[in-house]
Amino acid sequence: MMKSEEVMRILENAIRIGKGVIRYGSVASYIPELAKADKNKLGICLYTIDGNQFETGNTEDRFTIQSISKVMALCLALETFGAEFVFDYVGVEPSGEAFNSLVELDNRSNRPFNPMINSGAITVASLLVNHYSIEDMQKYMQDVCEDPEIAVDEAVFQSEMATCARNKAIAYLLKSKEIIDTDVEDSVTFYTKMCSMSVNARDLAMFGLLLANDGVQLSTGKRLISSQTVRMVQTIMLTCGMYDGSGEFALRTGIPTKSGVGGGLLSVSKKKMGIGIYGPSLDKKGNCIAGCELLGYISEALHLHIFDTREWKVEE
Ligand SMILES: NC(=O)CC[C@H](N)C(=O)O
Repeated sequence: MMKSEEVMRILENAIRIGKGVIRYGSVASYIPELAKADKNKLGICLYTIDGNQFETGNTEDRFTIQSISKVMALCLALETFGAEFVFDYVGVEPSGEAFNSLVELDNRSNRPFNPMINSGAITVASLLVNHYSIEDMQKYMQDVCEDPEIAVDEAVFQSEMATCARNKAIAYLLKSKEIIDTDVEDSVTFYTKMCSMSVNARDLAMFGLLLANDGVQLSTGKRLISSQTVRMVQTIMLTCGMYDGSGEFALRTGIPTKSGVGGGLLSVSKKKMGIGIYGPSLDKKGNCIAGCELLGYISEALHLHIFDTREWKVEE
């Protein structure tokens, strides 16, 4: 058992540890609008399954969700089409390549390695775009994060559409390999709009809590996502969520996590908590440098590693 004061002390320590490495990272600049972020911002929210909420730092700052939206898109695709259909289009293997790599797609595979890299996420978007509008995707994201304010950040969307040649190259390669049969431009636009949705660390913690609670919303008791989808999505987050840093991150923290170049981190500790982090200073793999550091500390302090056998609960 741990007193709430102790949890807050651990979070304050975690922020101090994270701030210590911010200088070694840099904000994303390949999407010009993202380069405007303040690299020194850092905030963490921790929402536990027994209803406790802890937060410190820049937890209300809004930023674009970027690749964390790939988790929501995968949930919606699995719930809509089923795993057999979705995983016929995209694999579930870590690629060991950067998130926007074309190498494995062109040389080694007849389909994207996994739904967490751009090629896989654009493929998932090509499946969704035939069934849902971006407004449907926006509503889904609002529901799973319990935040009606979530909306497309037009400035980031326009900035990314003006610089998305690489994603269009990925999408046209997918089309040439007959992996996607939807209009390329529509698929890239849908994908870019879902990446441009604005969230905060609280939203990510709330979505993480939904996943930690097996897809059942704590506030209403309503099931939003099936257990099977929640299980598959957390597995893919653990093995692929941090791109070519996933193995090292899993070893160090053992927490299923998805990063985004806007600086967000979504983490899920099954039956314990959801964690949302904002820190736009990124490491070379495009993951929040401070968040990766502080999650290593929190994992040990709160026994969150998936293979940690020590119990942990907040003392009422
Ligand atoms: N890792 C990320 O968050 C990348 C997302 C970004 N929209 C891109 O396609 O490059």
